[in-house]
Amino acid sequence: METDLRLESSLWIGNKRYRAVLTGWHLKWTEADKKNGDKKTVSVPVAEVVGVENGRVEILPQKSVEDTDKDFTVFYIKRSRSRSTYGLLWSLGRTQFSCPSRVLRDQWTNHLRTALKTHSPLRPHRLLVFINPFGGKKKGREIYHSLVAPLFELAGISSHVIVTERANQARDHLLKKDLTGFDGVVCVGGDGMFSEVLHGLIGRTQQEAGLCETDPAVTLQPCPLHIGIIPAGSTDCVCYATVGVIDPVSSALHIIIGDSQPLDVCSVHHASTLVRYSVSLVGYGFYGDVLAESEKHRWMGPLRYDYSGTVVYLSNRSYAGIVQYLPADPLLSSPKDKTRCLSGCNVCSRSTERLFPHTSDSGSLYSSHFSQYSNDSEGEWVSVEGRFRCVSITCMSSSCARSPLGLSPSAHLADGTGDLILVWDTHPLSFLKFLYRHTSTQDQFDLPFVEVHRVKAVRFSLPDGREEEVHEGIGELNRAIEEREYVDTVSRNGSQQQLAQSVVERETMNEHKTVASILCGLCCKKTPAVSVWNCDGEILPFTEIFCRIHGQLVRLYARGIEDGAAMQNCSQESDKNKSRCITYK
Ligand SMILES: Nc1ncnc2c1ncn2[C@@H]1O[C@H](COP(=O)(O)OP(=O)(O)OP(=O)(O)O)[C@@H](O)[C@H]1O
Ligand SMILES: CCCCCCCCCCCCC/C=C/[C@@H](O)[C@H](CO)NC(=O)CCCCC
Ligand SMILES: [Ca+2]
Repeated sequence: METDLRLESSLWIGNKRYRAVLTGWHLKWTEADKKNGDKKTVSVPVAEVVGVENGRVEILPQKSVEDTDKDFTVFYIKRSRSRSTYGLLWSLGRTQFSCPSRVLRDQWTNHLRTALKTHSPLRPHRLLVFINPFGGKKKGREIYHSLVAPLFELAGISSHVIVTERANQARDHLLKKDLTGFDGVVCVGGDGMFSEVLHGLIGRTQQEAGLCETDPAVTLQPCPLHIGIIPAGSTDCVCYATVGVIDPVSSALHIIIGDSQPLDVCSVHHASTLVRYSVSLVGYGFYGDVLAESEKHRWMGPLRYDYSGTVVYLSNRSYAGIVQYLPADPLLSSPKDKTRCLSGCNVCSRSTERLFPHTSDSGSLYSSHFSQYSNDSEGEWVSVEGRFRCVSITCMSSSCARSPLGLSPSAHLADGTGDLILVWDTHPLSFLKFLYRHTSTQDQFDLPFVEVHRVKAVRFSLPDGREEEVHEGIGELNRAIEEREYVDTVSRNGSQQQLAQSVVERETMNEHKTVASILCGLCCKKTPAVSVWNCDGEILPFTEIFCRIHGQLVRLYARGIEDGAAMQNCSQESDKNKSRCITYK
């Protein structure tokens, strides 16, 4: 394979001569006419070549083509360090080569295009794109048309674009419409938009597999279509944790070269109905109250979380609850092992073996998925009860702009487990220390009132099952009315007159109850007995829930966070004497 694709010749970049070599896996060009010492070599893996065009071509910011017959342009992935994040920024590298003859030029473009074909089965050719025009700073359409569409066109990708007119349009489309011919789905928006596509694809895949999502014990079928995220939201936490940067061009390039990053998904059930799926955070207490409070201030945009975070922090609330969890195998990994889930993570690749052991007949690739949840390997449930500041379950680190290392810095994207973080009730200043450590690299788990467990499933319930009570206040009121009614019943044997009296009183009390419940709901002075669940930025309508992690249920066009540090000792344009360049994958 490699031999017949080999091509070597002199090529010119501007007025400098280079020695260029194409093998099956790399395109390299080295400055000729220079002493060995300071030869500049650029080496690009063929897997990272985005496109080859005849002539001298520009793509971004505007497309321009100078069609000559001795020139050709190669577009490829160029990495650079980003100031604010761990991940590496990807941009479109472009080199315009000149040949001595048209024949040689055609030879180069044909060889390069043939080499690209060896990678094309992994690359998408047709994508379904949903744009949320209202997410984040309302720039979704502009971002797609000015930055992403030109790259898709260069890479020969055709896309069907839908600008959504209402919430849940993307989810409904994926549940109902014909999806044949699409290699993947792209959402241009934030976490909420991603969540819509996630729910649509998971629901559709189970429909087509004849599986029932509402059964908490069902083993869900992994989704065949990949999901691409073009970040255009407020938190963009999923994009941040899977790509490492919030940048539309980087995300578009990961989609174009067909990167594939499996992702764990947490299903949330109440009784025996499916409530929602989560990939980032299922949070009760602080994170739930912050989200509930922020819903009243949506007009603030992203700032609503900072304002609400402060208000909720100052309200100093804690909640009683019973948490039961099913620990994952502690020998595989632990939330405190200081590992980081990065591109090529071996904890995740090892769990791929565990989740999808290579069965003999590859046709039933996913049938082995059932083995993962066979009850005998379930293990022992652990139960804890008490008052908590917050209870969080996160399938991934949930790193985002607010918290560079995330809620659980050593969580893994695709290891089939989630991390359960229990923050017991504690002094307000200690809780502030816990929160503050999220904004730096200090260990937020190294506090006496914090415990974290790697789990496969979690159940949350209220002590003595007070599921329906919304606020303590109402509870007391209810009790008063019940007692009153009790008193009434007792007095019922009294005179008719008394009975009539008590009926009138009860009516009044009921009115009070309604009024009080409204007041209490609006701005209850007393701390409410229950909080709400924040599920990837959505508030759940239930308090008692059952969560379960489904390993690698979906795939993203990403490769995990590339370790920027590895980039240190070499750049794409390698420096003197360091011709070797780090290639990922
Ligand atoms: N055309 C639309 N009109 C109104 N709402 C929409 C529309 N399209 C999508 N939505 C809903 O808007 C919500 C927010 O969108 P999105 O997540 O893209 O932005 P965001 O909330 O600002 O970002 P993040 O979720 O990262 O904080 C989503 O839950 C989505 O369901
Ligand atoms: C004194 C300094 C204190 C600073 C507070 C530090 C704590 C930051 C942790 C942030 C973790 C966010 C997890 C991401 C959740 C997203 O799926 C979700 C949807 O976009 N965002 C929120 O619910 C938004 C929820 C935002 C909560 C703050
Ligand atoms: Ca995980």
